[in-house]
Amino acid sequence: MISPSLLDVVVVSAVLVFFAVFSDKGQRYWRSQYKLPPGPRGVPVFGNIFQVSALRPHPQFLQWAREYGEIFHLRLGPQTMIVLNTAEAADELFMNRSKNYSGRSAPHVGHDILSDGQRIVFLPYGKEWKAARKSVQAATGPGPSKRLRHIQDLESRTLLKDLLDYGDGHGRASQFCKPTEEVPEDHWFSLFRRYATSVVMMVTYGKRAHRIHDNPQLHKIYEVVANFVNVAQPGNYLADAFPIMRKLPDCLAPWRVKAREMHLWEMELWGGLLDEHKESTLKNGVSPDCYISSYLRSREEHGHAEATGSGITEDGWMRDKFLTYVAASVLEAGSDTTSSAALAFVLFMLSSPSALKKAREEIDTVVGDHRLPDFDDQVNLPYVVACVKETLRKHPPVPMGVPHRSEQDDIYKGSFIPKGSTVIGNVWAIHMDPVRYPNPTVFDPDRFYNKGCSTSWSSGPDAHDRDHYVFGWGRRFCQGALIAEASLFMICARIIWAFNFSTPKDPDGGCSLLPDADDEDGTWSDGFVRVPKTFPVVWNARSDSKAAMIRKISDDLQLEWQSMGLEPDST
Ligand code: HEM
Repeated sequence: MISPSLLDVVVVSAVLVFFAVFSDKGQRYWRSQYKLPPGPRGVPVFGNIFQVSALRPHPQFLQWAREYGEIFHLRLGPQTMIVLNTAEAADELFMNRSKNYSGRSAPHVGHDILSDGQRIVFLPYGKEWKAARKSVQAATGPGPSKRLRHIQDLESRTLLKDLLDYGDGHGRASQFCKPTEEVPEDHWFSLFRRYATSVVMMVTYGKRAHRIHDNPQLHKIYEVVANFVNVAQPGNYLADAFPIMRKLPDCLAPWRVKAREMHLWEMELWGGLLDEHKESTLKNGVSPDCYISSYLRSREEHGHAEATGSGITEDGWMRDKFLTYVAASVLEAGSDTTSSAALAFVLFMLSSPSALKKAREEIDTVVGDHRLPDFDDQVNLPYVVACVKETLRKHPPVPMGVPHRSEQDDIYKGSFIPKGSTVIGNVWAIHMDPVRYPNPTVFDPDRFYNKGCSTSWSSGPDAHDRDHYVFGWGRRFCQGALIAEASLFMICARIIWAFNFSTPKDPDGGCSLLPDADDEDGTWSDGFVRVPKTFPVVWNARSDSKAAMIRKISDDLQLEWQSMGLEPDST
């Protein structure tokens, strides 16, 4: 639950009793309340703020969805939050009425202060967002994502070799560490994280995350993401809910001072990456083929060789700090989410031996023993694709989505949605809808599998024939969905082809260390990106010949990396 300090409560109570009762906003709010969708009763002034777990809201939101139906409302102080619990409601508002619902309700502390207002994921719907979105699309749209498959192929070969070397985790203290959200460098989780970050690092800066050890940038990306998703969780700070608190001087607003420090800490990483890129381009006389290079080149051609500062120039070019943060958003958006989904896949496969057996039989029939699965095999591996989709359905990495905002008053099926409301597409509740997904708590890839037919991804944004909602909706739909799906297919098909993976027994007690995938508290992290906590796995090649093939491929790979001007793998 949100735990404000005594000082917060006193200051907020004093100012808000006045605010809620006398201000225009307050009057408009109370006047319109009778038309709002149903919702749980709150307390005066603070509303439902104390009923919502800031870091783990989705179980409570599911309960309310069951109680109130497809739409309910909450009050977080003076802010109205509208929660959409069915695909029909979310599609209608975010897709059909996207003009009104494509803004963001950005958390004040997480966006305005920590991110200095520059993270694309929380930008309001306006010209800065449009400039950023267009630039990212040029690097992640259908054409560029297809070209990136070559890198995903090579990086996943590195992952196989890393897992082979990891083996039973012998000699690694972290293999049997207690479940934790902080991933030790020598834990097998790090191998998947390296893969995910290296792919998006290639997209943004044209360089690899080629090693795990002695790679402070790689680890800091995950630290920054972990910090950001905690700070930005809706309702985490009273100053997010109560705009009036933003007027307090620094001495009464310690959260602001702290968030400014965090911003400087983040900028050491994000600004450092841009500076490093510019320096190496200057030194080598060539720049790698990537998002940042092509953006800087175009910007220079349009007369902005230098554009320091935040935001955009008068003619719409992103200045350095904004550019840095847009690249950072791609690094963040593509690292934790993709690795989290891949790790969840391993957990679900271990928890469902019959699904793993079926996926393995499919791969063995289609691919055989003498080559790795490839992208071209996807059409013939519908069950593997169904397993990935079911992982995303059962474990949406962002279970409450990213909140949208209503720009104007609106009515949905007789319920009033006031202008300025935070509007949440409750992915968790939609994915647990027993009508859409019978037995929703069961991991059942067969729900997406049609024997003999290839399984399409059907992940949106088109509302028709949509199978899950992990990538959001409408104009704010995830820009990395194609890249994420390609990565997940490649990783998942190849690890099943290559390894017998299993959970070791507890060396002390002898019992299984397989976590319970349904244990929300014990198995999954807090924060708006939900990641499995660490658990031990033994990675054994399925045969000596497969092990030999992985080693041979890895040796050849090093030459390929070098011929591309990229760092070879390193321990
Ligand atoms: C399994 C992996 C991923 C998941 C679950 C995921 C999920 C999401 C979600 C829920 C949103 C917000 C959508 C909305 O507001 O309705 C989003 C936005 C975004 N994602 Fe992803 N994402 C993933 C991978 C990626 C990757 C690999 C990239 C980049 C290569 C990426 C780039 C972005 C960007 C740039 C946005 C911001 C869009 C905007 O606000 O306009 N994502 N993602």
